[in-house]
Amino acid sequence: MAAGDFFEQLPAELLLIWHTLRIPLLLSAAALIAVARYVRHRSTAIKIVKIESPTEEKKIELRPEWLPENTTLLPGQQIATSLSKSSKPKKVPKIVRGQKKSPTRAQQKTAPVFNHTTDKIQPLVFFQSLSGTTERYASQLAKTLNDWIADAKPGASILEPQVHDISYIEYDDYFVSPPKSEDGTIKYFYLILLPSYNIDTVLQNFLDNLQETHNDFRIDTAPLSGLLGYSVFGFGDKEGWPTEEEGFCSQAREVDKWMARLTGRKRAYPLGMGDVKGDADARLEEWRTGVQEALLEIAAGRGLGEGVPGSGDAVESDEEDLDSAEGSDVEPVPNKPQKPKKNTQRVDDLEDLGRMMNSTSTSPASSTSSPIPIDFTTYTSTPSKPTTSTLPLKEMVPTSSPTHKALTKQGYTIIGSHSGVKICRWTKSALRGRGSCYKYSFYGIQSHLCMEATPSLSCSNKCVFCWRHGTNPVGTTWRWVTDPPEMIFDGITAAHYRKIKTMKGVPGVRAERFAEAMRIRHCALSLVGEPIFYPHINALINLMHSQRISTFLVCNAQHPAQLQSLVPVTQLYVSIDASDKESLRKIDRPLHRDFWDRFIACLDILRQRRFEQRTVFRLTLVKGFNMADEVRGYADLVQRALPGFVEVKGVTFCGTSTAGSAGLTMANVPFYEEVAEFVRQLAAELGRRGLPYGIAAEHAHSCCVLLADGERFKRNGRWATRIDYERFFDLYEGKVQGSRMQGGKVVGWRPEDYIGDETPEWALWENGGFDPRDVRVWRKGKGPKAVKEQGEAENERDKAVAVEI
Ligand SMILES: Cc1cc2nc3c(=O)[nH]c(=O)nc-3n(C[C@H](O)[C@H](O)[C@H](O)COP(=O)(O)O)c2cc1C
Ligand code: SF4
Repeated sequence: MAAGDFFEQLPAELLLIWHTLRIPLLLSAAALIAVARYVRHRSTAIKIVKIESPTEEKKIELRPEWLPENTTLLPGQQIATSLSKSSKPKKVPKIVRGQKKSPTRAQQKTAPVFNHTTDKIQPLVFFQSLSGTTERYASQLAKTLNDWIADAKPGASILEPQVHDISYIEYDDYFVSPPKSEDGTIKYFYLILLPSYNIDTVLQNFLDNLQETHNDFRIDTAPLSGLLGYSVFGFGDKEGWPTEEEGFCSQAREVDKWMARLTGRKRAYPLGMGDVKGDADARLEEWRTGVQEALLEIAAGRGLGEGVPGSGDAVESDEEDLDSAEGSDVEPVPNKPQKPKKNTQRVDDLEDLGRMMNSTSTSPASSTSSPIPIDFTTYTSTPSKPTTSTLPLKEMVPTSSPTHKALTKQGYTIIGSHSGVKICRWTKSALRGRGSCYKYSFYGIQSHLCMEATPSLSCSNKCVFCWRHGTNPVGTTWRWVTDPPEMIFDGITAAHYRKIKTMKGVPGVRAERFAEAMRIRHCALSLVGEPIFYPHINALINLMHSQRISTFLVCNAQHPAQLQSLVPVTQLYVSIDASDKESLRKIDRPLHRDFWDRFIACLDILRQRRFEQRTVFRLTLVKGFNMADEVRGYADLVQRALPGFVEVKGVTFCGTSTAGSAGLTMANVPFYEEVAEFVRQLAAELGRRGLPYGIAAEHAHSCCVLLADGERFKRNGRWATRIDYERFFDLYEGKVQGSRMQGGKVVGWRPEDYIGDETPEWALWENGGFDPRDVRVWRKGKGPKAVKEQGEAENERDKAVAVEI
């Protein structure tokens, strides 16, 4: 064949070969591609699981003067000599449930006198039912209560419950004045179970009757105040009435309010609500347990406890001030011009402004007593000589001090002589279903399960935005009597539970949340002061973890030695209040002369420890102090420490004289839009540097935005900033193995090992961050509608921040 013929025939030949062999050829190619992809995927998977902890080349030198003084112990040893004698450490930590104190004088005045040695409690179970459901629940409840009374034998002072159908009683016998026993020794406690119907039924009669009785000028407005207490439980149907706004359990809620007024605030336990097609049994069970506790309290002669007396205000509304429970507690709204108040006004979201300030000259810290030995014992350098001073150690906040008085007045409970606990406004808000703090949006912490505490009320900075009024101890060394960690743990948990219990009569508190709140799940170690100043902080953190309480610890970047030897916490924060030395001096007003070196050392330590725990930068923006032209400086710091997260928050105005003297006014409080713009610029700057940060989430209500490392905290391309707390404890307890490797061996866990759910849609950037399941509450004449009418706000998110309470 000629060469030309050959080439002419070639395409035909090739075509023939292709037709004959195409199927095996295609199959082999597909198999090859599949094998190649599998190998690639496997190597990635291995890379994810068996990550070696990147070790930093740079060694962080801890200067001798940064070490806690007089360290004389070997690593791991605990000191005993400086512990206060008053409390012996117990071997097994336990959660302590609060004990109620005797009723206050005000309560004694309104409560019917119950002599627990002679009187009896008669529980009356009232119900109304159209189709039988509530009736069944009512008789079942009466039976269970009766069994409990028989089993628990609560002093034989609780009688067998009686059940009454509201449709068949004379209202006058029970709801105009309480029944009276012949000899007057039987006192009554009402349990009211009701369905809801949005049509005209006999239920409406009952409601009208309550209302009329209250409004009848011939009758005392609180004619049922002779009752020992009452509690209401509602049944509804979430299929037809999914939310309270849409009418879920609407009539039970009404009855609860009217009963509060008629009894003169005798709500003994929060209103319970159950969905008959869902959780009714569980909710009722929870509510019953709470009611039983209330009955026991009364039987023991303690009345309704030390809580607020209830909700009997003639005008009960969403504006009812919670603060009656424990002093004023309202956070000034950012950007809303406010009249300067007296010294009582302060920053409420204290955990992020957790510093303390004062002039050294007036504080107990300036006393001449010597520093005590302290158990940060993991340092390699030689400890300095133990002090020979025999001067008695002082208490940081003695009971008789003005500081103690001031803090107590502000709602703090001081534990021992240097620790404090306070129930924050978000905890109260969450108990009432009105939303949690930004830590819920970002990390899944429900505020009613969270305790805010500090083991050290003292600090080494004097930040301009600190709420404290110049009466607190400051100092650069720990020089006080030291309470043991067990005592602090027992004290703060007991005080927290006590404070939660004070909320039980507050209108709107949800029974199921109240019950859940009696088991602390999280601790924000950040209230005020500097938690890592406390010499036994590691032991305290371990106690919390052993009780499956997660820990978020905020420190002020002034104690590198303590930071380095801190045990891993669930999330470790460093406050970054400025981007350069001069600005930091101006805003934090640190006591340490080498504050900048300490600060930088802390950043380097954070960088080193970023594969052991979740690390966070907390930026608090103060206009005129640390915002303008500082984006690049902050980006430098992020680049240096590579935290997992950067939380940026606008400062809240504390209006104290101290803040005033530091030149801080409302003009220094940034608008949310300004904070958001700052975050956009910071994200852009980090992006320009090739750093993988992105804006993950926001909580406009508290003027807070979250940036996160997109390479570490995303799953399937979506932000996953929440935490799997159970997994964290499993890792801590060694139930599951972590994936932090060194030298081919597992040496612990990594933050990636306990990443939780994806960040919910509503919390993502530009979605506002308010959980749609919670109820938004607006002050009268405020809210989007009112604002629109007034033509005030330009931006929907600004409005939310400006007027929401
Ligand atoms: C006509 C009608 C109206 C209702 N309206 C409401 C309502 O407004 N809110 C609610 O939560 N449930 C509502 N429900 C659900 C009932 O409250 C629920 O089914 C309840 O269990 C009935 O209790 P009972 O069997 O004791 O009457 C309604 C049910 C019906 C039939
Ligand atoms: S973290 Fe806890 S203590 Fe802090 S604001 Fe939120 S709920 Fe309150």
